Amino acid sequence: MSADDPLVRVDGLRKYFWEQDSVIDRLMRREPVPVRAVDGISFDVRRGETLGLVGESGCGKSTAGETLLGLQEPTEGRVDFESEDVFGMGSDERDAFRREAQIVFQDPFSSLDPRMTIGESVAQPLAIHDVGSKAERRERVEELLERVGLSADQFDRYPHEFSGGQRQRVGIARALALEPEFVVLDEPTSALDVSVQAQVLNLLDDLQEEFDLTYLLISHDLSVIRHVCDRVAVMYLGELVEIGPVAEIFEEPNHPYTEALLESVPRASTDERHRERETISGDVPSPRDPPSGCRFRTRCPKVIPPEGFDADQGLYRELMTFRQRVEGRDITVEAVGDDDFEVTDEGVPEEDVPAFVESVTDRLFDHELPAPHDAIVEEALAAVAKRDWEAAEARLREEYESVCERENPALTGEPHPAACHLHGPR
Ligand SMILES: Nc1ncnc2c1ncn2[C@@H]1O[C@H](COP(=O)(O)OP(=O)(O)OP(=O)(O)O)[C@@H](O)[C@H]1O
Repeated sequence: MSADDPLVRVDGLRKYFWEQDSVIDRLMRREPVPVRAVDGISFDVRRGETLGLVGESGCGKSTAGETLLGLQEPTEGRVDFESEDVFGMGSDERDAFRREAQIVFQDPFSSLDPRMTIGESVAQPLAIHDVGSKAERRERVEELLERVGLSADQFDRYPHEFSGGQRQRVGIARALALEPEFVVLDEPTSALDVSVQAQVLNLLDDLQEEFDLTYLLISHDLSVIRHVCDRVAVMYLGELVEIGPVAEIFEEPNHPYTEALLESVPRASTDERHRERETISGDVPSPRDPPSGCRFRTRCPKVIPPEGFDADQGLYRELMTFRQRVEGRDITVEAVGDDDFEVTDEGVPEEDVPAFVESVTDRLFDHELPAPHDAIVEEALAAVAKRDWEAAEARLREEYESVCERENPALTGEPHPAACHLHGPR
């Protein structure tokens, strides 16, 4: 092992949670359904750096952090800490790893036991690992309390007597009690008032320098990431889509998801402040049934049209969203509002199909559909009108299938890899 080796190496890590997996489900012959919270992520955390892990709520950040620390049972993959296989460690090595690798949780209200004094909470890891005598432990905790900006005489106070920011300082002192090398910071400031956030981030920064700490900072907040991290890994629906130095990611993102995330953040510069903010359209798909190919393709404004597609990108995005609705059976055949068509059990009668097609087209497309797309959409909707969803799906797939749905792009392109078919050689 050399000093250049990463402190933590994550390789193909997966964590699935299983739903419908109880005895009753089995008796009812219901198939277990995997929730693919983390679905094959690989990255290194280098010694002394702060690596950010960013992405929307539910994309698997906390599960990734907890699984790589061994707090959740991994489904697949490997994590090395100082070149040792974390999941294959014997009990002594595991014990040492538990001292070296710590976590600070988001919520300083629920992460401290309300029946323990804050001194007891901070001392608990020392007691569990049998470090020092009781008096020595007290002395160490008092030092730590001072170091995180509290005072030694607060040792015997209870969590309810502290503010959110102070409690997070207690959480940080507790994580540092065993002199770790590596700390996962899971949204450490999200539950705090804005005015307190910067103080806690500055404290973490000072502690990192003083104790040579390596951080994995989990956050959905890009301004926190930009302020604190050296590199950032962007996560979407259980996968990493981009990783690289913070300045590069913020200035020249390679992945359309990162671009979209950055677009949704208010800008500091005055000329950009008044620019209309775009948020990422569409809902995040469920990790129970993620899209095929690139997982972002159902929302991606740059989803790649098939060769020969002759209209603009905005129209292709609308056509793909339309396909997704057909595939999700998410178009009402029933008349809505003042629609001018009848509906029977077989669907829309032949003579009313043009009215149905017009009504749905008006509702779902912002663009005027140019030829030949008007005819293709019409054919698909005529099939939907007969409740023949498969025929509609097949017709649209035949015309509009994208490489983005067929192939999941790998995370490639040093020194700033991205997982996108538009990035690097195609
Ligand atoms: N114990 C569990 N059982 C089933 N599903 C779970 C469990 N824990 C997490 N999940 C699911 O796994 C996915 C990832 O959750 P996770 O909390 O890791 O995401 P996150 O990016 O940290 O989001 P947040 O910032 O909201 O915490 C979510 O869809 C979540 O509902």
